[in-house]
Amino acid sequence: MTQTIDFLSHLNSSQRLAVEHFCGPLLVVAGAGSGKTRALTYRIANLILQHRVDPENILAVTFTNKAAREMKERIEKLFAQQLSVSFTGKPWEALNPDEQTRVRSRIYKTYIKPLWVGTFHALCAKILRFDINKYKDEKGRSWNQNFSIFDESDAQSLVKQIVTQQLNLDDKKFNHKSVRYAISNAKNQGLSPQEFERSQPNYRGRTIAQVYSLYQDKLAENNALDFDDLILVPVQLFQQNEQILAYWHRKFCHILVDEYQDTNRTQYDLIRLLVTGGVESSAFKDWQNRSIFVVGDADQSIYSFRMADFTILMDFQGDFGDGLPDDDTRTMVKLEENYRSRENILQAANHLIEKNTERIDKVLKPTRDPGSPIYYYQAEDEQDEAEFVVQQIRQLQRNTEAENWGDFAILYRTNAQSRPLEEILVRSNIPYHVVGGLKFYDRKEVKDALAYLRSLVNPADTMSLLRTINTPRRGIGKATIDNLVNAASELGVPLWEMLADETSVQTLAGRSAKAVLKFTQLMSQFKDNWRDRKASEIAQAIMEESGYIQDLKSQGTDEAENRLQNVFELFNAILQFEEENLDATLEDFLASASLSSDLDNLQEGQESVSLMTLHSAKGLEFPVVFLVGLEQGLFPNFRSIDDPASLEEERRLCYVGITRAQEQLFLTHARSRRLWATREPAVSSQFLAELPTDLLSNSVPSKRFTTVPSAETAKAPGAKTRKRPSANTPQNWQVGDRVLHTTFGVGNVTHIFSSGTKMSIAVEFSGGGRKILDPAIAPLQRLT
Ligand SMILES: Nc1ncnc2c1ncn2[C@@H]1O[C@H](COP(=O)(O)OP(=O)(O)OP(=O)(O)O)[C@@H](O)[C@H]1O
Ligand SMILES: [Mg+2]
Repeated sequence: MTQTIDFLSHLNSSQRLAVEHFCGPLLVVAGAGSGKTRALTYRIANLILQHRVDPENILAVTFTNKAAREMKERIEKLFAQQLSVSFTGKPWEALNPDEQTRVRSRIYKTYIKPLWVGTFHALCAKILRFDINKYKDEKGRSWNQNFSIFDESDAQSLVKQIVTQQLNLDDKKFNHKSVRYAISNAKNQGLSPQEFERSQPNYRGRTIAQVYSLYQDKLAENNALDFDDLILVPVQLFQQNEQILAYWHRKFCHILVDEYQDTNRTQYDLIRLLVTGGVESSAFKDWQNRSIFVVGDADQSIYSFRMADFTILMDFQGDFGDGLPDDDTRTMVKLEENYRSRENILQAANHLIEKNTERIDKVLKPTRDPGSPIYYYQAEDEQDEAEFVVQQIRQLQRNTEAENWGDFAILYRTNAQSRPLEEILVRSNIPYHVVGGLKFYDRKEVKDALAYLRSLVNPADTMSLLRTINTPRRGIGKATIDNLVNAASELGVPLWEMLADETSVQTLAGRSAKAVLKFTQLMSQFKDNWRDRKASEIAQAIMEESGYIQDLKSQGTDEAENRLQNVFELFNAILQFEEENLDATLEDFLASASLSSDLDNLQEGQESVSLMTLHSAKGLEFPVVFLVGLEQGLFPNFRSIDDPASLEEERRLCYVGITRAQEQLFLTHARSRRLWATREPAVSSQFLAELPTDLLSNSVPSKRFTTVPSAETAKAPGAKTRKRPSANTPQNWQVGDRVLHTTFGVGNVTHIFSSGTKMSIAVEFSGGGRKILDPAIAPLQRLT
């Protein structure tokens, strides 16, 4: 029995074609903002509701974790609208909040939780949690299910350790970042250390091969994988073991991939193996109840430096299209209307991308009115540029009813450009967040806390154990640690085994033996029962009992307070993870933390200006976009200026940036810029000159202030204040204040954290749980 699916009316006819297509391969190619991601999301919903596909059999690959979350939320909403009547007899809008919650939780359990939606990395990590024990690498080594994921900074510090300590090389000549990059490239080409060495003609190459080999040894010893392995290992496992491949091939009958133009060879191999079950793809014909659906735009391919290859997109029909009638329309759908941007913005984007030679021309028609011109501003320097941007934001936010801080995005070419912008945003008391900048999970204290948790879960993770053994200082000196490490490596056992053996510790640790044993005892207690406790509880307990929190509290500096706040924010993150993923274990949280890229996704209700690089902005949209630093040498990047292929990639990046804007776009550049520690005169970007002048205007929509207004002067008389800046000062809050939060209920303020103009409070809620909140943003009311 089929039912009428109301939500299909939210789609145009080409999108409907893509969504309703059931089995076989289908490629959707279309320009920015044409509803590719929407089609992919609706297709998942349609597979389940119309074709009765079990959500367990659907695998959808997104580009970021955030996109995965949004996709699930969207599907949940569609289902709520669609299923409310059959669940309760009433339409969704007629339900009271309690009934709505019940419907949502039923939908979540039945349809959303069993779906596999995530990034390549997250999905592969999940597959490996089931099957990694059946994998063997080329040296016959194996891993177990509790493996740790070493993120990029872990991987780099491991390389650094090998270069400087194990091989005693000069780390200026063998810079850990570039060595790690070379290793990563070798891995992504499927080269083992031995194969890589054979391809290296000189000393440098052979030395890198040696580092690579030692690096792999270390990963194996620690029962750990790096980001490259997360994808490579499942591919190799599937190639090694037919039965395992057959299992996953049978499971994932319907596979969907967003942003397919940025897929690399290994990721492609993974998809191909899952789709065909190992049969040569051109010979694969068994499409009954099976589909592969990919969406992409070659004009937005911007990750070639990570080996992404848009010819994979171009080859899709050839790869999967055989065995079907020779008819393009059966395997490809084009979307030609842009729903996102004002016509002026879209015309500018279309005009720019036509300058690329290496592309297939396509149609992208506006559906919206022209809107305002694109504003262009030439600043004196980066300071002036930042002031201009912030002043425009303030002006627009004040004058337009609909503008929230979250409606603004500032996009730049390199992370370093965020600093002057951040300074002025802070001064102006405007809430903002940096996406993918200094990553939350890269901060020292957060890494320390995670290392404690990882050493519990994965006893072989010596790297994590070494991080925690004398953090906070507990009198275990370097010589003692070296003794223990050397003995462990002589015996070929993980460090933990040495520590867990009292006699060995007595022997090796000398005067520090007592301290070591105390540490071991602490860890053993947790190791005995972590599986029976909630992840959030273990995290808080171990950070308390290890003395870590006390140590930070006793330091009394602003920095220590900041660190403390981050540790509490991590607890919040775990709590939130548990709320979002019922039955989540500590292992699940650790996997998600290793794969997560920024704190901002974790904070609730954060309405703030987004700052990010152009690369991070892919797939997103904002009412108002500022594209800053349009200068020759910066954007396009200096390395690309003389290389036509790279220059085209920079132009695609600019196309991505422009097409993020819905209502208004601002383009800025500075006449001089201090970027790499020296001030240089700057020339405006060739991309600016490539835009049609009739779409540009340099008379900005608001009058210019000469200086950036301070928090006080900015509150001009009569201006609407949507925020409560006055609540955001330490004086207004006291420990002991009682508060009411719209989600968490009543609580007491237990800490006040302030640094510069930023402040936050820790609240212990009566219903259980502590949260760190920003009182200027959180939906919070003071009761006393
Ligand atoms: N048929 C439609 N009618 C109205 N709005 C639509 C339609 N399809 C998509 N949209 C809206 O247009 C905007 C862009 O859609 P979407 O993000 O899916 O585009 P995209 O092709 O994935 O863009 P990008 O290439 O940047 O990833 C979204 O706000 C979406 O909700
Ligand atoms: Mg998209």
